[in-house]
Amino acid sequence: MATTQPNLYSFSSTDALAKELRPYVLRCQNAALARHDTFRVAVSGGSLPAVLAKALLADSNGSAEDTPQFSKWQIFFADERAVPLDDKDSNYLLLKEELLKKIPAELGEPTVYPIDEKHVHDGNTQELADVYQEALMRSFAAKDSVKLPIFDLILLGCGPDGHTCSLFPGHDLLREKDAWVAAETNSPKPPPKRITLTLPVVTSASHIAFVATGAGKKDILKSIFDSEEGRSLPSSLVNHGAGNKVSWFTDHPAVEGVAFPRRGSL
Ligand SMILES: O=C1O[C@H](COP(=O)(O)O)[C@@H](O)[C@H](O)[C@H]1O
Repeated sequence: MATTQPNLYSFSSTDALAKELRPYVLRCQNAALARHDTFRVAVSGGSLPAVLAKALLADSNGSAEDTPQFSKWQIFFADERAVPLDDKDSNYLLLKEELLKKIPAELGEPTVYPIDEKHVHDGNTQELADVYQEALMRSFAAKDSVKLPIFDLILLGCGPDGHTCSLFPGHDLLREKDAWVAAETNSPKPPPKRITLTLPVVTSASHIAFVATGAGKKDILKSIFDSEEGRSLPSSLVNHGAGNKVSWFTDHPAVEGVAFPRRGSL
């Protein structure tokens, strides 16, 4: 368990949030490029890709620090639904529509790691997870030599039930210690079959950012930040496991009534 607290930021609108998310992501990018010349990031589906696109596709101030170097990005999925890549429920399709296909050529093209559709078609969700884990191992070095992959940044959402990635409240997967990627075959939120990064992978990342907006999130955020009962929610487990490596980007309606101290600026 981390001994430090997560950072909770709140902004007046999604536009204002995106304006601050951009320098945060680019600071993570620049630090990663200085360390190993690659930026390895995992992204979620849901409401995240639209906000991320707003942040990253905004005009640059022209400096190197404020420029996404997409050709050095390796983009993985924090979770993915076991559906074809052109299915409306695919997190890959969502990211492609919101961000990937809108990236101007001069910013370069990221390397994207979608799931292997073959195992969607044969219905084997465990195999889908195993094959995705192998892709991670190839990128992060052999699993024997690396106990856990260390993403430079993981971008998460938080569902109204407190789920994050495809880690749902009360599920056995929350106790997974060894696998990097796990299969969920009975998700309470459709579609039922999914794969997800596991908690140890999420909390090992160098930086973890949640994006949660709208009044529909205020009850769960109060539970996560202010209550004892909320401590076992998947999103809370990320907070407790990773402490101040975690930053929450919210808007005012999402944190209305939350007592946990907010930070004014990054
Ligand atoms: O099902 C999912 O939901 C979560 C939360 O989505 P949001 O729309 O409430 O932000 C998302 O982070 C995850 O990637 C997705 O598969």
